[in-house]
Amino acid sequence: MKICVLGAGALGCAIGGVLAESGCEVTLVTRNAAHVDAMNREGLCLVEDGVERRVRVHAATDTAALEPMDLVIVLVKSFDTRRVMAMASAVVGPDTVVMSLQNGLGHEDELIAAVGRQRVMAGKTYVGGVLLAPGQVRIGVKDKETLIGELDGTLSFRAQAVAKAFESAGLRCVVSDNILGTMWDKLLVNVATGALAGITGLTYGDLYAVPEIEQTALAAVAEAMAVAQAQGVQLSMTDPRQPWLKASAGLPPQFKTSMLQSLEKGSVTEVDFINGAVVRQGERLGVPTPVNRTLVACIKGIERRLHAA
Ligand SMILES: NC(=O)C1=CN([C@@H]2O[C@H](COP(=O)(O)OP(=O)(O)OC[C@H]3O[C@@H](n4cnc5c(N)ncnc54)[C@H](OP(=O)(O)O)[C@@H]3O)[C@@H](O)[C@H]2O)C=CC1
Ligand SMILES: CC(C)(CO)C(=O)C(=O)O
Repeated sequence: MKICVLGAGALGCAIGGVLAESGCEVTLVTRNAAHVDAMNREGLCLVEDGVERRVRVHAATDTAALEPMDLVIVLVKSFDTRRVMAMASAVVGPDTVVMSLQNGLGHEDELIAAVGRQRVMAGKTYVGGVLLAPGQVRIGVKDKETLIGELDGTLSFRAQAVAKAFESAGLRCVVSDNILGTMWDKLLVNVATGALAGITGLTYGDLYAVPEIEQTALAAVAEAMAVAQAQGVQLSMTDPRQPWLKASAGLPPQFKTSMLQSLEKGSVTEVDFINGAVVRQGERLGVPTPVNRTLVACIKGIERRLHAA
């Protein structure tokens, strides 16, 4: 399978790297020239459980010289989706599947606007990645599920082909007939800990030790569940404690959520696509979301302080 990953950062390299190892022809796209040079020169170094291995990949700083792919996986941060899709036409042919595995809600609308509904599939993943250096990524793949699916819930041949490629690469992959529910399930996990870790600066070890934080997390998740319910979304979890516990499952106490990692790098976060999405959809449906609204306000305040500094 010919695959292009748009956004060869932490997760793009983790997923693209193992797909390349399994024999897929993978091209990783990022604007970071040093990272591209390192990958093309020495291959991509995957660090798993402290052990390093190298895989040959093709990397590029843009898509201009590339050809249409079987699959395009979008893994830029949420706020970069529109920009990266504006340069995606070279890798999108009539039969190309385009799929986001980003956190948050709303990406499929951007993909549909860019490439048309018929090419778009949806997905969410529990795989993790941390970019350690140009050409080097720490991967968390074992037992981490990826769920993909057609927007209309059909169990299509192409969805099964993508799942087979993922499975061959050692990525647990399930084709979901309820991809909207799957996407909300992952949203709940991010709502539980992302903003609270970002605001407090706490690693998971400390975040889970503060009862007031847990109560706030459960309240934020309960709001998101009420919004999902008002929309008729079929969630797999009914107790706010489930996403709270799932967020840290299998992760070490020193783990930092991606929202905290972004703030520590001085970047903006994906809060608008996570807690912000809950607030916007709550407003539309008449479901109050004061806890999520407060979390968004706090993260926005921190972003502003960091950018003013
Ligand atoms: N990391 C993780 O473990 C997980 C991440 N996710 C989700 O995956 C998504 C990606 O996250 P993550 O990998 O951590 O983020 P990173 O910031 O590590 O990676 C994003 C990459 O996209 C590149 N990029 C941005 N804009 C463009 C562009 N216009 N053209 C080409 N490349 C571009 C960035 O590099 P540059 O700007 O230099 O081009 C960067 O390499 C997010 O939605 C995140 O929430 C989900 C689960 C786990
Ligand atoms: C690792 C996980 C699932 C929860 O923290 C995550 O998606 C994130 O940090 O953004």
